[in-house]
Amino acid sequence: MSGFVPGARRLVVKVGSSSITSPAGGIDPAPLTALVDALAAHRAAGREVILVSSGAIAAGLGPMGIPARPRDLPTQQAAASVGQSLLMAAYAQILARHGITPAQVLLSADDLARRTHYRNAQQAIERLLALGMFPIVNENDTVATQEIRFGDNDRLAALVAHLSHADALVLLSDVDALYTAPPGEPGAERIDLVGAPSDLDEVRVGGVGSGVGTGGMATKVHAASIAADSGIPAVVTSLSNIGRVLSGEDVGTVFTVTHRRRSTRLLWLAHLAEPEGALRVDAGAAEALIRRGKSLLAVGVTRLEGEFDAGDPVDIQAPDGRPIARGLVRYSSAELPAMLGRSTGEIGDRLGGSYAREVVHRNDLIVIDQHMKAQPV
Ligand SMILES: Nc1ncnc2c1ncn2[C@@H]1O[C@H](COP(=O)(O)OP(=O)(O)O)[C@@H](O)[C@H]1O
Ligand SMILES: N[C@@H](CCC(=O)OP(=O)(O)O)C(=O)O
Repeated sequence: MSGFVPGARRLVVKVGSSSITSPAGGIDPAPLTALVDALAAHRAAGREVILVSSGAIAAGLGPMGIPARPRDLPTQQAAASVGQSLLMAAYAQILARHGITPAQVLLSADDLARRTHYRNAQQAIERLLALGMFPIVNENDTVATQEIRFGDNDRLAALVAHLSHADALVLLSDVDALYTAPPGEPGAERIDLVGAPSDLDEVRVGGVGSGVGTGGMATKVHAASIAADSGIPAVVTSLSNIGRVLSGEDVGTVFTVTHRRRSTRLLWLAHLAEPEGALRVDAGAAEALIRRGKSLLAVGVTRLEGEFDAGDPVDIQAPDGRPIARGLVRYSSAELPAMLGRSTGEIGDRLGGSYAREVVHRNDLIVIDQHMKAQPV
């Protein structure tokens, strides 16, 4: 089922802290070597590989004499700046045996949320690959503030896969696959394939993770779903399965593509934008957005929340308050009250033609499946 992996011309592989550091903190050279050897062999076969590697914070703990992963952001940032250089040094040493030069790429959520920064990151990665370098991406932990952190590299990896036009995403952890419940719980069964968001209906995931990482299985499922929803198939498995997954063996949990590639703008809207407010809509409008692919008209909007300007991202809520979509609104929260519940013709007559447009145009709108809920960063 993971046969798409060897066929991928460009592959993004993400490895979690739990797989490459020891539980007490510090880099574990054996799994790191196994990972690098497998990826070097894959590259030697003519494929491009981008590695997203966690582990900076965990790697910094030992040398700093901190026994467990700190909870406060400043200490995490300090540990990351100690650990990131150790992590890169460890990668560089092993890659040197294969004659490969690593390139450190540190990204913050802000870099992917702003179009110019996004383009810069895209161009830098493209050039590194063209020059035969080996990009190793991590979150820029020392400058990431609480508000804008990815917090988990799984989602970062999905966004990097989209940004770099990768053909497949491999998420490596310390567990061989997604299970129907946290492994170890009685009755937890391995899931081979997630072909649609509804396949996740009965799945229970623990979010806390291993203690050295941050994501847990929940963020892997979310990241794999983001990828699948933007045209990139993904597989979740363990680092010990790396050789098998690269050769297309049937391991891990495969997330098949559920939607064609999305525009960067819509991906941003769904997964990075922070909504400035919300529009509550009536049942007819909710139906038109979800089932019929329509734009949102003022006649279907029943209520506003928050203060926003024209062009801001807003959540669109069903009559019961559930978020069903996110979009870029055409009118500000000051302009909209005079338009609510009125037909476009009536608005044009009363307020003038410039108000007689869709409140959120279809091209500026993304429907949010409840399984794929866009989480503000
Ligand atoms: N339904 C589930 N299926 C698989 N693993 C799960 C599930 N629920 C919770 N987990 C746990 O998630 C952990 C992986 O998350 P984490 O330790 O954060 O990984 P990483 O550091 O590799 O990002 C596994 O060790 C596993 O125990
Ligand atoms: N940027 C952080 C990684 C945070 C993170 O997502 O960790 P993990 O859940 O192990 O992938 C670090 O390098 O420690």
